[in-house]
Amino acid sequence: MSLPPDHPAVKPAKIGVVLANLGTPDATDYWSMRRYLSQFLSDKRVVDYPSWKWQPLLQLIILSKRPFASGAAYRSIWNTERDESPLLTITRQQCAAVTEALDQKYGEQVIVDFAMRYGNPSIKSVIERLKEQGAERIVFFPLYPQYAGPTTATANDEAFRVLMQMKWQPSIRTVAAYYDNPSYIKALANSVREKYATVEKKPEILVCSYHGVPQRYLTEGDPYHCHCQKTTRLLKEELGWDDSQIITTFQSKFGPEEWLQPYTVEEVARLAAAGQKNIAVISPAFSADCIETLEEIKEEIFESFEEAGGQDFTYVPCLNDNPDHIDMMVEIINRELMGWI
Ligand SMILES: C=CC1=C(C)c2cc3[nH]c(cc4nc(cc5[nH]c(cc1n2)c(C)c5CCC(=O)O)C(CCC(=O)O)=C4C)c(C)c3C=C
Ligand SMILES: [Fe+2]
Ligand SMILES: [Fe+2]
Repeated sequence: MSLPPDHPAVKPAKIGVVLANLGTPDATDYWSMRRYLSQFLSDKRVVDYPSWKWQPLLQLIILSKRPFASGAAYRSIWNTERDESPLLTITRQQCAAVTEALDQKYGEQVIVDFAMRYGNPSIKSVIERLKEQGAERIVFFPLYPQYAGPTTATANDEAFRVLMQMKWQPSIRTVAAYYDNPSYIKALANSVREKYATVEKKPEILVCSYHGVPQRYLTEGDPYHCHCQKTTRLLKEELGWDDSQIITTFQSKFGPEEWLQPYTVEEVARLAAAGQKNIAVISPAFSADCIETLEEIKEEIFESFEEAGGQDFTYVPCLNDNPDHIDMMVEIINRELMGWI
């Protein structure tokens, strides 16, 4: 039976997978940085002050200065070959590796893409493109091991906002935080072992530096702090270490409020002053190296350690496109596809 002439085209049903990460400015100039930071810092999941109070402060004061400082920081780590931020490059590599693995198993039935909550490629453009390609079901995977309102929840919110505009919504599954997934913990432990094998003297202590959030978010019910603490404990157990060999700290404090503590920048200086001159730092909350690791940890936090008398500083890179990280993502996606394929 043929379709009536004005009937929309019927496409073979597919399943889309979206790997979602935080975001990235399109370039490092003032206006690109301002656009990106304005979108990011206007998100109520990130900064939850009432708009009438926050927007004048943000638009008139913070965004007149911060785009210059952040632009300079991004320039120091920019991927000049591709003219993009490292987070974008690494997320694309992760997407290519996951695509290859899922392609082998499911062929054309599953389409994989990646999106950014702030900046491009936007979650809207990617979900619309997948729908265009026939995706009637979507696995939406925020690449944050630990749940947090300012990361996981806002990515999911945006996906659902996109669906709100669609006549024919795809079904959607959002992937839960995976901080206690044994494959994630094993991948972290392997990355520590591999890095330690390349240094002459084994670091005395491993600092697990997580991105911070205001302390208030914890008391208001966000489990991020607990997910971070548990990640460190599981990593310690996987490595067979004791409490003296590994600690949890929080970085990237923003604004005058108290954030989760101890602050990494202070803690590394305290360690150095207390005689721990050889430390390593890992950032388990980031699934890809980004400004927060390549600039803040490798430069700002390293300087704080050195100025306090620290000597050896080893940075353990994020899991990026390590094969066991990709295997973990594929394992999680396969689990989410159950009953759909
Ligand atoms: C102001 C509040 C912020 C909260 C709360 C916050 C939480 C949070 N962020 C990440 C992960 C990333 N953040 C990144 C950059 C970044 N974060 C903030 C502010 C908050 N983050 C700013 C202003 C910036 C931009 C850089 C700067 O100007 O300092 C990034 C890197 C993006 C990149 O392109 O490299 C990541 C990743 C987590 C996991 C988190 C809470 C759990
Ligand atoms: Fe952040
Ligand atoms: Fe807690």
